[in-house]
Amino acid sequence: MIGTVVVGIGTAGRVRIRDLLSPLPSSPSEKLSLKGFISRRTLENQQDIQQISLDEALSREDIHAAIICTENVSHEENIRKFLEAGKHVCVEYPMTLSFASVKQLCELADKKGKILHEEHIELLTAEYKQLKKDVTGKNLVEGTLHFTGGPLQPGFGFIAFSGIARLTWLVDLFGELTVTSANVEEDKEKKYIKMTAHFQTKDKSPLTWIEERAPGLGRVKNISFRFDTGVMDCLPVAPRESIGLFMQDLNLFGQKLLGLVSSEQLQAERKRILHCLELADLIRELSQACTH
Ligand SMILES: NC(=O)C1=CN([C@@H]2O[C@H](COP(=O)(O)OP(=O)(O)OC[C@H]3O[C@@H](n4cnc5c(N)ncnc54)[C@H](OP(=O)(O)O)[C@@H]3O)[C@@H](O)[C@H]2O)C=CC1
Ligand SMILES: C=CC1=C(C)/C(=C/c2[nH]c(/C=C3N=C(/C=C4\NC(=O)C(C)=C4C=C)C(C)=C\3CCC(=O)O)c(CCC(=O)O)c2C)NC1=O
Repeated sequence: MIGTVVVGIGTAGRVRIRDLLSPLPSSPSEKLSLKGFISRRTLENQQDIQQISLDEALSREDIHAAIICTENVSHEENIRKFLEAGKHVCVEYPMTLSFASVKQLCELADKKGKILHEEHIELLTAEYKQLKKDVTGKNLVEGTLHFTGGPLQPGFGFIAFSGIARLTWLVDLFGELTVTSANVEEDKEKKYIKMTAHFQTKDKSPLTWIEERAPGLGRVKNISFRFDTGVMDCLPVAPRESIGLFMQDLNLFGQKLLGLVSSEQLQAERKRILHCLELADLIRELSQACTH
C-alpha cells in the first residue's frame, strides 16, 4: 500500500480525503492508504481521519505520497519539502506560480526518482472530452475562450496561473502557442479583474483567452472557434460521468505510482505543463510591462 497524506483542508482537500476513503473498486486508487491530513490550523478529525504534523509526515517511512491542496502560493514550498523527503507528490493545479520554480521542481523529482503529478480535472470533464473529439481534425481560423467567475481568495496568484485550466484547454486543443500580447484591467475596490491574452497557433491562427472575475459573475466558459468548415460557438452538452473528476485524477496519480503510465505519456504531459506555465509567466511579464 502507498501511504498518503492530504495537505490543506479546503474544498479540494476535503474531496481528496473523501475519495481516498472510498476508492473506486479495482482501480489504482485502492492502493493508496490515507495516513492523516496536514493543516496550518488545528482541526478536529476530518471524516474520522486525524491531523498529523508536517514534520511527522515528512519523516514517517510508511508515508510515501502527499496530495497538496493548499492555495497556490503555498504549493512550491510544500512540493519541495515532500520531494526532498523522498515522497511522491500530487499537486492541484497550478503547480506553482512561476515557470522557473516548476522547472526546478521537475528536475528535483527526477533526481529523487519520484512522481510529481499536477492535477488537471478540467481535461477530465465529459464536456471537455466531447469538445476535444469535436475539434480534432478541424483547422482553426480564429478563436476565443472567455471565462468568467467570482473573485478568488488571496493566495491564488496572478490570474494567468489561477486560470491555467483554461490555457491548458487551448494548448491541448490547438497545440503549442506563442503569446503575441497581453494586458490586465483591474479595479481592486470592486474586486474586478480582466485579463486578455492573444496568441498565435503554429499555423499563425489567432487565439484569444479572456479571464474575467468579479463578484456576482458565474463560473462560465464561452467559446467561439471558427474553423474553415464552420463556427463552434457553444460547448457541447455531455452527460456527467459516474466517476468524479478528482477520483479520475487520483487514479491517474495511482497509475503513475504503479508504473502503469508510459514514459512517452509522462514526457508529453510534462511538456504540456511546462509550456502552459511558461506562457502564464510571459503573460504576467507582458501585462506588468503595459501597466507601468
Ligand atoms: N475547488 C476546486 O474545485 C478546485 C481547486 N483546485 C485547486 O486546489 C487548490 C485549493 O483550492 P480550494 O480547495 O478550492 O481552496 P480553499 O480556499 O477552499 O482552500 C485553500 C486552503 O485554505 C485553507 N483554508 C480552507 N478553509 C479555511 C478556513 N475556513 N479558514 C482558514 N483557512 C482555510 C486550507 O489550508 P489549511 O488547512 O492549511 O489551513 C486550504 O488548503 C488550489 O490550488 C486550486 O487551484 C483545482 C481544481 C478544482
Ligand atoms: C460553488 C463554488 C465554487 C468554488 C468556490 C469553486 C472554486 C474553484 N473551482 C475551481 C475549478 C473547477 N471547479 C470545478 C467544478 C466545481 N468545483 C466546485 O467547488 C463545485 C461545486 C463544482 C461543481 C461541479 C471544475 C470542473 C473545475 C476545473 C476548472 C475548469 O473546468 O475551468 C478552482 C480552481 C481555479 C479555477 O480553475 O478557476 C477553484 C478555486 N468552484 C465552485 O464551483
